Amino acid sequence: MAWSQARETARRAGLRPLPPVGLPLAAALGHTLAEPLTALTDLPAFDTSAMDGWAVAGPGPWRVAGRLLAGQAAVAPLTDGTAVEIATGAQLPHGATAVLRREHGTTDGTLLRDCGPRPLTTGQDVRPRGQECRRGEALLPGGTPVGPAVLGLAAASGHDRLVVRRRPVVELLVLGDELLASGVPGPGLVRDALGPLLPPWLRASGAEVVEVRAVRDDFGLLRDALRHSTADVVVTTGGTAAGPVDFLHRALVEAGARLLVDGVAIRPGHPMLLAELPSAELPGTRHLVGLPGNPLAAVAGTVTLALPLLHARSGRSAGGPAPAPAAVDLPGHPTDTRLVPVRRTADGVVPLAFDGPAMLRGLARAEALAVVPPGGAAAGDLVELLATP
Ligand SMILES: Nc1nc2c(c(=O)[nH]1)N[C@H]1C(S)=C(S)[C@@H](COP(=O)(O)OP(=O)(O)OC[C@H]3O[C@@H](n4cnc5c(N)ncnc54)[C@H](O)[C@@H]3O)O[C@H]1N2
Ligand code: MOO
Repeated sequence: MAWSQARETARRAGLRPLPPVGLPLAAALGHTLAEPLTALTDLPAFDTSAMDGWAVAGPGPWRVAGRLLAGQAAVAPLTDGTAVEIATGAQLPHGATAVLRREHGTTDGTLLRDCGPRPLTTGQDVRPRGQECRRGEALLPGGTPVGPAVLGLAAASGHDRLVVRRRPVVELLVLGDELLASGVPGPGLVRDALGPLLPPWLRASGAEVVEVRAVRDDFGLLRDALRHSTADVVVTTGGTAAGPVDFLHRALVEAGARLLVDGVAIRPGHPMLLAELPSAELPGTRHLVGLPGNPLAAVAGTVTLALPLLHARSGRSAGGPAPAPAAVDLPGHPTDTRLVPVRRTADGVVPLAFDGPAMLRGLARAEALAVVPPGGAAAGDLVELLATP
């Protein structure tokens, strides 16, 4: 299957967004808004002083009486020719026409004069009520991922809880007898690189990774792991090819799965696959993403199949493509798309060394994966960039 078709197939497979749930702000981090975030108040909610100084009414000089600090409700209105000392963030009293900054005013007894570089204008250094939004206004659309800035905006606009989608539950099965969970690799043994790499990336992409499990190269163990999993998405690594102990295809058949993608015209990662798993409730709501074992190939499978599926299930709106020019020629595969770790320079993106399917050295320095179409891209051509873990 062509690479773009595989990505689209994964996205479509996930177009059954999970149900909405209401969560306290802190717990909503990493989820996706299930509905637009609307302002529960005007922002600012009151005319606010943007500077420390004096709230003044009409033209100066002004007679100063009293002080207003942030957090105090302004009560007495100002009449022309009067002022009140005011702090940044304090509510402006009725009748105030501007704020004179502390460094622009001189007082002589109780009389305040403007000694600023330019005459004070009406509304100067005032943040008027509703400048940022009006109560009821939609601040963010549904489908927005909840990051720290969204939490801040939600709090600022009056929310204690957010309505988000339940996160897709993911179980990661790491296949391979040769894999070590700790220590220095030795003869015939390699460290599991994907157990550490994938869960934080999948979590950042909206998933709730509930389990990371090493599964030995044993057909029965793999089949039973697939049969008994209740996860929305099972992600496996390794076992996708046709080696003597690559049991994934056979285990999927035995588990009653239906292949949606079985091999993609992409380098690295072409043996990646996507299958629909049987579901007791609604068909089409459980999936398996089979990532190839070579680490960079697994990363290619993640961006091609796992992330589009997880984003769709979380109801996340797909970001548009983010193209950048190639600074140099990016050689292509004759028939397949290539994903190449790149860094940005002033002239465009440059490929990084150590980009072999079994390597992570290029990826760990990369700022993006460039999508190089079959046949390659010439210097100056725009190439699509995908986010790296
Ligand atoms: N005869 C053929 N052999 C292979 C083909 C092919 O077309 N014909 N395709 C190659 C390609 S391309 C890939 S990619 C791999 C995919 O293999 P599997 O998904 O079955 O993965 P394994 O055989 O289990 O492992 C491959 C490789 O990756 C290492 N590995 C596995 N898991 C991890 C991990 N968690 N961390 C680090 N490294 C891991 C494993 O030790 C192997 O070296 O098949 C090719 N073969
Ligand atoms: O597609 Mo494999 O991923 O080249 O190693």
